[in-house]
Amino acid sequence: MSDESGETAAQFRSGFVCFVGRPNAGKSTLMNAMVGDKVAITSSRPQTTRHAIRGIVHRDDGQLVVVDTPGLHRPRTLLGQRLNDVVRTTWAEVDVIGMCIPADEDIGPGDRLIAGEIAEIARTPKIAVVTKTDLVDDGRLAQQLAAVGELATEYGFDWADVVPVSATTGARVDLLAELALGHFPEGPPLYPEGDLTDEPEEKLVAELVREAALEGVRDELPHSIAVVVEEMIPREDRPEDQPLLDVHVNLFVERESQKGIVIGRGGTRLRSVGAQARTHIERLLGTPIYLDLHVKVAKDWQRDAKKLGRLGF
Ligand SMILES: Nc1nc2c(ncn2[C@@H]2O[C@H](COP(=O)(O)OP(=O)(O)OP(=O)(O)O)[C@@H](O)[C@H]2O)c(=O)[nH]1
Repeated sequence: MSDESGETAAQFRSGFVCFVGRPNAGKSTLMNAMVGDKVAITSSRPQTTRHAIRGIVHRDDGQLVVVDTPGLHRPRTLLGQRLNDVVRTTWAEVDVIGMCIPADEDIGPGDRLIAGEIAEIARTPKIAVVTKTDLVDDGRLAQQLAAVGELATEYGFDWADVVPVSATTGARVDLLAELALGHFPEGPPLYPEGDLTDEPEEKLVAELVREAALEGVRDELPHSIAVVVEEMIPREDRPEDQPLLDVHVNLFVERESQKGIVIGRGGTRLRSVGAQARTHIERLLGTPIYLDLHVKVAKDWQRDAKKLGRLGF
């Protein structure tokens, strides 16, 4: 393509990139930083992400659709196996794989497992993304970059690029987008301008409730919580300038004993979960809501194929 000055204008590129990495490597936070909005939920507990969520990055020179996947791990339950399947299916379909490796933690078996797997996907360019660089000094970063280089050598492939980033400070997040874009084919935008995700609103709402519910819970409980939005309906008989959306949400746990923990003494914990989630949901939807939260037991749902289906897995 030529512009009036006769110079060749850069072509618009579009495509899919997915971030892989062991749990807690910073994938969701990085995607949010790239998209510039809260699309994926994040938490300091591993295995927070359960769906391949897409965030969309709009640039003048192209569009990146970021696919977020659950952390790959050795499965212990049926849910674990399904999560791993989601990851592998995603990898086979994207234009670029970004492997996230935290700068502040030594490369371990979890990283090797992933490196070994992506090595098999020969034709897809792989970018090493060294995350959380704000947590380390230059010396440590240099060491980690070298170790990341060796990791690829060990598994017989080359990184297309190696990029150190900090999602927290934003350092080199733009550069990462630019480099990924460089590996995409030329093509028109895949999503309309302004769209940040193609996830249905109900799913995003459910994820915001789950994020609030995860705060401060321990041990096996985080993995036992599943959230389903039953209904979102505008309240009738409201003045036009004061709309209210009724949002009915069920929060499932696996055992009766977990129900009490989620609800808290006298319902205090559930109330604060509701208050936190409501603030985020109102921001997401741009309208005041009434959040109706119920806690239910779906006994051992992580090991039950039928229940997994009903909970949207
Ligand atoms: N200091 C710092 N912390 C970060 C950065 N990126 C992520 N974190 C923190 O690391 C933790 C894990 O981040 P997530 O984005 O949830 O990690 P993830 O890889 O998506 O995790 P899973 O969903 O479990 O696979 C959170 O506590 C984040 O706040 C960063 O650039 N700097």
